[in-house]
Amino acid sequence: MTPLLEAWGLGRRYGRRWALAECTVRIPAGRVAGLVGANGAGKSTLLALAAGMLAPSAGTVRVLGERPAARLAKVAYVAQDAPLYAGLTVAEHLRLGARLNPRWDAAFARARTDRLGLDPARRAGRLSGGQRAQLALTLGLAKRPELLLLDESAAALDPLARRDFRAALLEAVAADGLSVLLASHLVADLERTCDHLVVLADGRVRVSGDIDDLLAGHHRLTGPRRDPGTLPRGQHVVAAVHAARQSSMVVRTDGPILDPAWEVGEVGLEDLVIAYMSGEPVARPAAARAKLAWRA
Ligand SMILES: Nc1ncnc2c1ncn2[C@@H]1O[C@H](COP(=O)(O)OP(=O)(O)OP(=O)(O)O)[C@@H](O)[C@H]1O
Repeated sequence: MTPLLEAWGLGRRYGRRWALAECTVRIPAGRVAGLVGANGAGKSTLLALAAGMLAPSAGTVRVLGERPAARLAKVAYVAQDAPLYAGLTVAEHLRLGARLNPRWDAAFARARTDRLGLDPARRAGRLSGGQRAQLALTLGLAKRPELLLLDESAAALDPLARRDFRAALLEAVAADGLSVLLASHLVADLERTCDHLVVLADGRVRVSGDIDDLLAGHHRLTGPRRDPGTLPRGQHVVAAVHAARQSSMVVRTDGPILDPAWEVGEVGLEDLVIAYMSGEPVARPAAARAKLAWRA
C-alpha cells in the first residue's frame, strides 16, 4: 500500500540553520500519525514540506506516492495559525471551499458549522481562536481529502471542543479511510487519537513507528547504578537518569531483558515521547548523561 508519507534525507534550511535535517521516515497509509517534538523541533516545517508549501533544501518527500505538488487535490493542510481570510464570512469560506475543491462535501460543511454554532454571516476575523480552528478543520475535512495534515490546530480548543474535534477526525478516518498526520504537544490527545508516532528533536527524527510496536519494544529498567554503555548489544538506551546508587533507563530492545538485577517496567506513551525528546545517544560523557531526565 502506498505510504501516507515517505521522506529520504529530507531537509530544509533557513540561512545556515537547518529547521529539519536528514529526515528519513516512512508512515504507512491509513494511519493517524502523531508528530511530536519540542518548540522549534521542525514539526511545522515537515508538514509544510509535505503540503508542498515549502521546497526542500535537501532530499525528497513523497505524499501518497507522489510529489506534494501533484497531490494538492487529495491533501488538506490545516496550518498552525488556522489560515482563513479575516474579511470573509463563515458562509463565504464554505462557498470558496466548494469552488476550489472538486470533492467538496457541502452538506457536511454546513452541518458541522451549524452544529458548532458558527454564525454563517460572521467574518472569520471576528471569530475566537478556537472557532477559527474549528472552521479551518471543517474546511479541511469537507475537502474529503485522502490525507489531512494538521498543525496543532486543536491547541486553541476547549476540552469539549477537542473531544468533538477528535471524534470528527476518527469518524472521517473510519468512513473515508482518511490518513492523518497531526502535529501536537498534547500527548494525551495523541494517545487517544493516533496509532503511529514520529518524534522530532532538533530538526531530526528520533523515532518513528506504530505506537503498539513502540510501546512493546521499550522498557523502563531500574536497578543498581550502571553505565549505559555496559548494556548488552541490542539494548539501546534512549534516556538514562542516575542517582548515587541507582540507574533508571528507557531502553529499546526486541528481545527479553534477562538480567535479574533490573526491575523491568512498561513505558507509557508520554514517557516514551519525553525520553526521545530529552534523551541523547549513549555515547556522551558520563557527566552530561547524568543530567538527562525523563519522567518517572
Ligand atoms: N520562516 C522561517 N525563517 C527562519 N527560521 C525559521 C522559519 N520557520 C521556522 N524557522 C526555524 O526552524 C526551526 C523549526 O521550526 P518549526 O516551526 O518547524 O518548529 P515546530 O516544531 O513546528 O515548533 P512549534 O512547536 O514551536 O510550532 C525553528 O528553529 C524555527 O525558528
